[in-house]
Formats: sequence, structure tokens, C-alpha cells
Amino acid sequence: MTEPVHRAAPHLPELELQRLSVHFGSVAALSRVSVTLPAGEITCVLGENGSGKSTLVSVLSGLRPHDEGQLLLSGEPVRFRSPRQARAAGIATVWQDLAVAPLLSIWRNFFLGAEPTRGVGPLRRLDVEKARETTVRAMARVGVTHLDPDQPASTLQAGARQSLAIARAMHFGARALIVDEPTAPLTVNQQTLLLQAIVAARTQGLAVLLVTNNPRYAHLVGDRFLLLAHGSVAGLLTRDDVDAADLMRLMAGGEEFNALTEALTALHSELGDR
Ligand SMILES: Nc1ncnc2c1ncn2[C@@H]1O[C@H](COP(=O)(O)OP(=O)(O)OP(=O)(O)O)[C@@H](O)[C@H]1O
Repeated sequence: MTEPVHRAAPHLPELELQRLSVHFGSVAALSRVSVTLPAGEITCVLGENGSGKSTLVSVLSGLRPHDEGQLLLSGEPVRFRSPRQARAAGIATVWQDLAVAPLLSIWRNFFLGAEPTRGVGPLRRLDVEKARETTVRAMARVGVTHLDPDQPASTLQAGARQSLAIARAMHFGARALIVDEPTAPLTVNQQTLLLQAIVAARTQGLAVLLVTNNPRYAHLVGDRFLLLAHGSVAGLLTRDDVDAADLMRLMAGGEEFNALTEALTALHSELGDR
């Protein structure tokens, strides 16, 4: 008898939130948020201060559990009790205030405890050459070239530090990437590096969530836009629904925000229902 043929699993969304809520006392930081983060797409999260963006990042990265609803990873419900658990499940987070070990070399920062070795038993040695090469290759994949991996990590500029974290996530097989954009202003070059790395992660098939305050940059790379207001989903739009100017107006907030969100969301559901 022949072995049953194992068909490839149907294309499953990598991460899905179903009516997910998080409360701080009487404040609903997130209220019944439902969104799918498909593999190979960049979903940008936009919203004013206090709209729940950081809370969303905290839940996805295992820093804080959700109170209600479900978080699904490739269709399986998950509930992370620590960032370590989220990482082990393949969710890599690039924190807003991402730190590197400044005095350690770039390649040491890339591996941080997972360095390649050669030889076995008592002859096992750190394979420094391989570590260097791997770091250079992985960084080139996210757009950082001419890198001297022996330089201390403190020599990396802000955008390149984020690139290092994204390159690591890709190298170590993450399925989803959560990027909380740095609040400190980045130069155009640093911003370009960061966006390049994010696009590289999408190309590799990761589900990417990008929290940003910059609608222009969001529109440059985003496939979908999740608009949060007071912890709730105010709109979920695709690139076809909005242009950069729409997103900027949405971010400007106020009544215009509400009116435009409603109009675009209605339009979106009409289009979605076709
Ligand atoms: N640890 C906490 N204790 C109490 N309330 C909190 C806590 N963290 C967040 N909140 C509240 O939850 C809501 C959402 O906050 P959150 O930080 O997720 O928003 P945000 O969109 O990330 O804002 P910002 O852009 O200012 O970081 C806000 O009303 C905030 O005051």
C-alpha cells in the first residue's frame, strides 16, 4: 500500500487576532480587535497616542497576556506567558527602544549566544569565520552592505540596528515580525534602511506588523493599514483603498478622521464583499 500523500496545508494566515481585548482596570487598551496578519504582507498599525498600538505589540510579543478573545498562530490558538515563549513560537519583535550590546562586535550581537561552532566534544570551538560571514550575508540581505562585522555594535546607526534585529529574525527562522518604529527621529537614510529591511522580511514570507506614526512611510511599504482609535479598530484598509494623502488626513485625527475612516471602511467592506 502506498503512503498517503500529505498535501501542503492550505495557505494559512500567520497571525490572527479574534475579538482580542486587554483591560487596565476600567480602561480598555484594546477592545475586541480582530485582524489577520497574512504571511508575506506588511500590515501597518496607525493611531493616535493612547490608541492601543503599544498594547498590541505587547500582546503579540508575549509581554502581556490578553484578557479576552483569541490569538491564533497559523490557525492554532496561542497565549504567550513571556517574550521567550513568543520568540520560540517564531514571533520576533523589534522594539522601539531596541538596544544592542554596544561594546560587543556586530557579529556577536547578531548571534548573541547562538554562535556557530565547529568540531565536537572538547574540540568544539566557536567558528568565528563562519559567524562573520553569516552576519555579513544576512545583513546584505536586508540592504546593509560594506559592513565590517568586527566593529563594535555602537558604530551602527539607528536604522542599521533595527536592520540587525530584522536580519537576525530572518536568519533564525521567525514567522512573524513585529516592528515598533523608533520614536526618535530617523534621518532619511536610516529610515530607508529600516524600510528596506522590513520589505526584505516580507519578501522572505514573514507576516509583518509595522507600528508607525508616519503615514507616508506606511504607505510606501504597507499592504494593509489597521487604524486604531481608543483601543478599537477604526478601519482596516488595503493599499487600493487609500493613498498616502488619505492616510495623512486620517492620522491628523479629529472629526475628519472619523468621517474619512467611516467612508473608507464602508467602501472597503463593499469592495471586500464583491
Ligand atoms: N500599564 C498600563 N496601566 C494603565 N493603563 C495603561 C497601561 N498601558 C497602557 N494603558 C492605557 O491603555 C491605552 C492604550 O495605550 P497604548 O500605550 O497601548 O497606546 P499607544 O497607541 O501605544 O500610545 P503611544 O503612541 O502614546 O505609545 C491608553 O489609554 C493608556 O493610557
